Amino acid sequence: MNQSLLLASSSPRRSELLKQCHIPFSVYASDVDESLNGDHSTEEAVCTLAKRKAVAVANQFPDQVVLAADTIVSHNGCHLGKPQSKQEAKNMLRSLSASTHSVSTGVALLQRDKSLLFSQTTNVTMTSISDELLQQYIETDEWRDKAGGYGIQSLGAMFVSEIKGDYYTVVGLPLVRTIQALATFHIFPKIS
Ligand SMILES: Cc1cn([C@H]2C[C@H](O)[C@@H](COP(=O)(O)OP(=O)(O)OP(=O)(O)O)O2)c(=O)[nH]c1=O
Repeated sequence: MNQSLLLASSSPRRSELLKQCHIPFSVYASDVDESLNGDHSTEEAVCTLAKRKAVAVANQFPDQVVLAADTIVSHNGCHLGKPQSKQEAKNMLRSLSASTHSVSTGVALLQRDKSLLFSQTTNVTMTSISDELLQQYIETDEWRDKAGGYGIQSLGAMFVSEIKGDYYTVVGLPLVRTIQALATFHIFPKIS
């Protein structure tokens, strides 16, 4: 069976991670409303949003296997998505400084009437971030388009003192579980 994978995501990280694992794919991202009504656990929220992103694309490409994901940072009962301004990014990082938060990523795979949905959570502990370093970080713009306002894979690594769980879940795609899930849709790494 020759299956092709469509990544329903504009996240450069998710593309990079699939490329790193030699998974062949193309990209078709759609703009979905990422607002949620009512109370949801973080894992419910990321699964709901990942599924919403996948459905929006799967309707247009029923023959392809569609992969979508969503990442949310959770701290003291608050869900932190992507900051919309420098001030919001600053507030988020101030709240995350010198404490532990969790990062959850939900993944949805869809093809016609077959679907698979899962989430994974990693705990991240941050060191105390000085006002001076915070200001310098905000000026780099790295916080843009990142849940919680930092990127563990780049300069944001300097804030992280410990992680418990899967690193790639923080970057936006739990790799091992995603590769296992893709295998059930007959999609495999092409290593040679
Ligand atoms: C915490 C953290 C998040 N992120 C990123 C992963 C996700 O791209 C982003 C969370 O936003 P998402 O809404 O999950 O994804 P996105 O808007 O970037 O892309 P799309 O909806 O099209 O799939 O935050 C990092 O890159 N590094 C980190 O350390």
